[in-house]
Amino acid sequence: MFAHSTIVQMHQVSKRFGDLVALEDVSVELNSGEIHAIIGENGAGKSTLMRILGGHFAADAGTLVINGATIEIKRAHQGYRASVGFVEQEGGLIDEMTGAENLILAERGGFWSDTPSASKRLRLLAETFDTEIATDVPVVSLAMGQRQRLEILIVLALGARILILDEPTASLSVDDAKALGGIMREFTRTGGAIFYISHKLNEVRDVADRISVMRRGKLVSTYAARNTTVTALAADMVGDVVRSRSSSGSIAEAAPTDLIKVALGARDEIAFEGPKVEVCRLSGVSAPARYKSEAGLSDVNLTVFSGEIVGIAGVVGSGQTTLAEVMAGLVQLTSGYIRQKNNGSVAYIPENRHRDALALSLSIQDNLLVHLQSRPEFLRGLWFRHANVRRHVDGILNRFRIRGAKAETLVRMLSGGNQQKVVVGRELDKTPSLVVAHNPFRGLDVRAIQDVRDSMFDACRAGSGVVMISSDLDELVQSCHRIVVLFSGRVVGEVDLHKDGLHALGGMMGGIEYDRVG
Ligand SMILES: Nc1ncnc2c1ncn2[C@@H]1O[C@H](COP(=O)(O)OP(=O)(O)OP(=O)(O)O)[C@@H](O)[C@H]1O
Repeated sequence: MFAHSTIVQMHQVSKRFGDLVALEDVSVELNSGEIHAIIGENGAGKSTLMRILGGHFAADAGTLVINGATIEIKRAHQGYRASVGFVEQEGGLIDEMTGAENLILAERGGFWSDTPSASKRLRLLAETFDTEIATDVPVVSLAMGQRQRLEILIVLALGARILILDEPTASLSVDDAKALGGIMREFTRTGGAIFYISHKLNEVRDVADRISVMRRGKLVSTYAARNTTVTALAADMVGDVVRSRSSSGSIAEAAPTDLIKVALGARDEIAFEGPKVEVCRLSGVSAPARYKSEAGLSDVNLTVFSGEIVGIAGVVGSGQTTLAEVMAGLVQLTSGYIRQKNNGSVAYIPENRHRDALALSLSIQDNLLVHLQSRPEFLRGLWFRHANVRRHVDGILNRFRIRGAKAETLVRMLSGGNQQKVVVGRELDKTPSLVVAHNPFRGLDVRAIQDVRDSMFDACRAGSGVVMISSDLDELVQSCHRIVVLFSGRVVGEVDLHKDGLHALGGMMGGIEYDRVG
């Protein structure tokens, strides 16, 4: 048995990016055998703090002690990376390489490649943690949960005793989240320690020993998890008085209770007054999957009406990504047809924002203007109307509270949550007839979830139909009117949240067909 001791001490750490104060005098500790959760709004500074600990960024001031040794914090440092394993939100593995090759690359820069032995080391480690991983196939072919477990095992194989997990369950199925929980328990049981970044307040209460809350670059509170409540955490996160957007679009003061309700997962939905018209119909649609771990569609019938939010549930890989891409017009059908209202426009918020929605090395303005550049208000002859473009971009930055960013800021400089807001802001601005949103709240804090949900509701009120796909059933129950369940690429049933109970959802997600659940 190991003795609990403090293995990380970060004291009065500060960091600026130009004018933006990302961290101000932040002090935090981590003990061996402990899971310490860091929560806070988008842009609060969580990832920056962790990147300093991981040696990716230099701090401007402060001290860092790891295992009793003082580390030069004002220099980005490779030296102690081996003891700190950082598994970032978007993943750090090379897609085209296998798990074993990724390990060799991280360990020796790719030299002295001995793939069978790297593969064996990873398999042995997987056994220790009672999990299974494929070490010899390209990472791109692995499902999200497997890929994440592989990345964790690689950093452990490199010798990490301090693990940083940035939003580890954001796109995991329930089973994958359980498997991750098993690895974390075994790792901390043997003295390893984890910093755990998350926006899910209930989840951090369940998994963490201590929880620290950050707001606008400062650490505002630290609690023993068993001595706090989700409401207290949400209140610390959002502050005493918050600014929220009224339905007219103006900024108004609002009580934090609205946001706390969002944090607690209260149900909220719109009542659409307008005529119920069909905005999109899929008839007998079959289509191939574009990814290995994903099912293609088989004879799918689905109609979406104006003013409704249709949730799509199912275990990860049941065809949700194929469905989203089919509706966004990215996949050729093998049979069936899709009919859309007046050839109306589709807003598409994809699951993988880096791959499918953003040009990371371009500015926010360039990313927001894609598809809009020829709008008459932005173009006069061959010339851009810069003042109008700027007003439009600033409007979205303001509406979605993208903190500290300007139109010319490169998208790769933004926090994960703020990148997601750029995608949502661009897509919902099109006045679409159909919105296809795949995990739209991924990486978002409560305030941003409320903003995005309000924007989806506004789109519905204006007559759009919304299809919302999520691996998180609670998220679907919170805002959808009905939930359609996919299994192995087929629609196996539907639940109307006004009339039906949720009891049959579990069975349907396992493939048991229901016409209608009473
Ligand atoms: N390399 C960088 N250059 C410039 N600004 C940056 C850089 N990295 C982060 N920032 C800014 O620092 C602030 C803190 O970002 P950080 O990624 O630490 O937030 P976060 O709390 O992890 O947010 P999220 O929950 O959205 O991931 C943000 O305003 C972000 O835009």
